[in-house]
Amino acid sequence: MGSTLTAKPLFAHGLQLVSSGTLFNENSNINIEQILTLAPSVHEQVQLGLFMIRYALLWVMGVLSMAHLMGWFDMGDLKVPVTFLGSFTDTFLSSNDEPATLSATTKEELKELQEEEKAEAAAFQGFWAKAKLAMLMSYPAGQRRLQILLAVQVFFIVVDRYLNLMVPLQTERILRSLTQEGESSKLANFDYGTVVLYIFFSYLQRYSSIASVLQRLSREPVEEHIRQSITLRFFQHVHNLSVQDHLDFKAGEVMNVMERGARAMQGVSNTILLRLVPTIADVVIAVVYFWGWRYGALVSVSSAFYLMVTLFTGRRRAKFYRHWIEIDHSSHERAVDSLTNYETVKYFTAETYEVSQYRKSFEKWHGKSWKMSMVYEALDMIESLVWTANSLVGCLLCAYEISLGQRHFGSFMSFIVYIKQLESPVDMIAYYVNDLRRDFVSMEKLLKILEKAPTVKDLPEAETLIVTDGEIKFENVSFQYDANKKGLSNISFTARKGQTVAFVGPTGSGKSTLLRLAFRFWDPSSGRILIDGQDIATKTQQSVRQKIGVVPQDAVLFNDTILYNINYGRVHATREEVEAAAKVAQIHDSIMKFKDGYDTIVGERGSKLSGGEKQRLGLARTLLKGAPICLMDEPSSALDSATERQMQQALSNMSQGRTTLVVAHRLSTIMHADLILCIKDGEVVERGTHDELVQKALDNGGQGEYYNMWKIQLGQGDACVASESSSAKDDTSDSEADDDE
Ligand SMILES: Nc1ncnc2c1ncn2[C@@H]1O[C@H](COP(=O)(O)OP(=O)(O)OP(=O)(O)O)[C@@H](O)[C@H]1O
Repeated sequence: MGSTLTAKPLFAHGLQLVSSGTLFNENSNINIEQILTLAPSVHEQVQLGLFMIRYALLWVMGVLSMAHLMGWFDMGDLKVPVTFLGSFTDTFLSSNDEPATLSATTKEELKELQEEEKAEAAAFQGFWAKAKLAMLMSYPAGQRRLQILLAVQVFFIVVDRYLNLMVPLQTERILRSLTQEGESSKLANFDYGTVVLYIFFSYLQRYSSIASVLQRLSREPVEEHIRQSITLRFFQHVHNLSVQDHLDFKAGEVMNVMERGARAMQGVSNTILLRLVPTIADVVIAVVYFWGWRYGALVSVSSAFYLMVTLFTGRRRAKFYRHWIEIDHSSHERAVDSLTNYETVKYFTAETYEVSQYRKSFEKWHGKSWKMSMVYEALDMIESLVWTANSLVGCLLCAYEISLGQRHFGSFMSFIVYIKQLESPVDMIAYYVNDLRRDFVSMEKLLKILEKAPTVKDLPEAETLIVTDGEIKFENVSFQYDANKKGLSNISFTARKGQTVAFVGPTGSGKSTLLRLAFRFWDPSSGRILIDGQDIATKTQQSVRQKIGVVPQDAVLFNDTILYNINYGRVHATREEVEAAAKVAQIHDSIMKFKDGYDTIVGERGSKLSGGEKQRLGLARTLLKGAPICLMDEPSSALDSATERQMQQALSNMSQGRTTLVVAHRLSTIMHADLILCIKDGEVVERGTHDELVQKALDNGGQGEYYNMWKIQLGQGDACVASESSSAKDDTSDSEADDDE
C-alpha cells in the first residue's frame, strides 16, 4: 500500500498541518486517504510559502535574540542597540561593572547575587551524592503506610510508560484497520476494539483520569512527610544551636533556608523520581522499541538539543527573574518600611512624600516587568522554534520513508502522536533541570546549617547539674567575644545561698556578659564558674538553664495572650499558679484592668503593653519557672516613680530565697545587695557593700568609681527613690549620701 504513495502531496500537507498546528492535535480529523490522493492546490502552495516565510522570520528573530542574550553584539564600549532587549539587558547584564555611585547595600546585594550565581553554576557538582542524600532524607523510613504509597507511585510511573507507548501504537492500529483491503465504501473487518482501547488509554493519560487522581493522592502524603520531617529536623537543630550561632544569622535567613530547603529537598526527589527518570525512559523506549535506530537517534538528538537550548535559556530566564524579583522586593520593602514607620511619617507629616516614593518604585517595577515579559517571550520563541524544527525534520523523514514504501503510512500518525507526547515532558525536563539546580543550591544552604555544630557544646560525659544551696562562684573567669575586643578578665566572686550580688559600671563594661556566662550562653575562655561546687562547663546546658531563672533587660513576649506568656515559664502550671506569680510580680491588678484580662493579646513582641507592664510580665514568667538561682539584667528604661516602686518590690520578691546575680542600672535598686562589684573595661575595679564602697570613697577624699556613679544618680533625681527605699532599711547610708550632697 505504501508503494502507491507519492512524497509530494503528503509533504505539502504535512507542512500545512505542521504550520497550522493541526498535525499536533491528537483529536483532529485527518483524512489520510484524502491526503494521499490530493495534489497541492494553489491555496496550499501559498500557505506553504507563508509557512516558510513565517519560520524563516522566526529563525532570524530567534538568532538575533540569542545573539543579544549571549552578548555577541557587545563590541567594547560600543553597544549595538538591539531593538526590544536593549535597555533592559544593558541595565542588568552589565551589572558587573559597578558604577562608583552604587550604595553599600546595593554593592552587597550584587556581591550576594554573584555568589549565588557561582553557587548555581557549581550546583551540579557531586550530583549523585546530592541526589542520593535527598532521596535518603526523603525516604519515609519506618513508616509502612507511606512506603506502600511510595510503591504505588512507582507502579503508576510504570503504567504511565506503558500508556505512552500504547496510545501511539493504538493510533497506528486504527489506521491500519481503517485502510485494510475491502470494498471501496465498506471495510470488511473493522476492529472497533482498537478505537475503544485507544480512547481508554487516552483517558487514562488525562490529568483527571482515575489513574492520575490516584497517583496524585498517593503522592500527597509522601510529599507532606518529606517536607514536615525535614522542617522538623531543621527546626530542632536550629533551636539546639548556641546564641552566637543565632546572632550570626541574618534576619529572616533561617526561616527562608528552612522553607526553601525543605521544598528543595522534596523537589529534588520529585524531579528525579517523577520527571527525569520517566522521561529518559520514554526516550529509551522510543529508541529501543518504536522505530529503530534512525528515529531513535532523531528523538534522542533532537531531545538533547532542545534540552540544551532550554537549559541555556532557562539559566538566562532565572537570571532575569532574580533581578526582577529584587526590584519587586525593594518596592515591597519600601512599602513595609513606610507603613511600619507610621509614627515617624506622622511626626514629619511626610504622608504625601511616602506615597510619591512608593509610586516611583512602582513605576520602576512596571517598566522592568514589561521588559522582562519581552525577554520571556523571546526565550519562549527560541524554544518553540527549535522544537518545531525537530518535529519538521522528523515528519519529513517519516513521510520520505513512507513515500519509498518502506513504512506503512500509519506510522506517520504514531510518530507525530509520540513526538507530541514527548514534547511536554522534554519541555518540562528543561525547567525541572533548572529547578534542580536551584533546589540543589537551597538544599546546600539547608545542609550547611544542619552540619553546623553549636558554638557551646556539652561534653560527651556531661552530667546533670544538681542544685542544693544555689551557691555561685566565679573563679578567675576571663572571656572575649572575639580576639580584637577586650573582654572580661580574671573575675572572681562568690554569691552564697540566698545572697544578691550586683554588678554596676559604665555601659559596655561587660556586666551582662557575666550573666550570659553564668547561663552558659557562652563558656569562659579561662577560669571556672561553679554552682554548688560543680563546674557548669562539665554539666549539660539544659540542666544548668533549668535551674536558673532569667529576667532580661527587655522582656520579649510572644504575640499571644498574657496567660500564654506567663504560662511559658512553666507550661504545665495551673491558672492559679499563673495568677499567684503575677501577684508577686505586681502585675495582677494591671492585668485585671484590661478588658480581656489574662486573655489580652500582647501584640508583636509585646508591643501593646507599656515598658513597665512588659517587664513585670517577664518577671512573672520567670517567677513561675521557680528556679533556685536568678539572673536579673535590670531594666534600664525610665519608669515613673510609682511603677519603679512596684518594679523594685517585684524584683525584691523575685530574689527572696534565691541566689541572685543582678546587673544594676539604677543604684537605688541594689543598695542592699550583699556584694556590689564595680566593673570597668571587663575588670572588677571595686567591690563591697553599698556602705563599704561609699565609706571607702569618703575616706579616700571622695574618690571611687561606685561613689561617683552614686553621686551622679543622686543628682539626676534618683535621690528620692534611693532615699525612700534606703530609709526603709538603713538610715545611715541615706544620711551619708545627703551629707555628701
Ligand atoms: N555577641 C557579641 N559579640 C561580640 N561582642 C559583643 C557581643 N555581645 C556584647 N558584645 C560586646 O561586649 C561588650 C560588653 O557587652 P555587655 O552587654 O556585657 O555590656 P554591659 O556592661 O552589660 O552594657 P550595658 O550596661 O549597656 O548593658 C560590649 O563592648 C559589647 O559591644
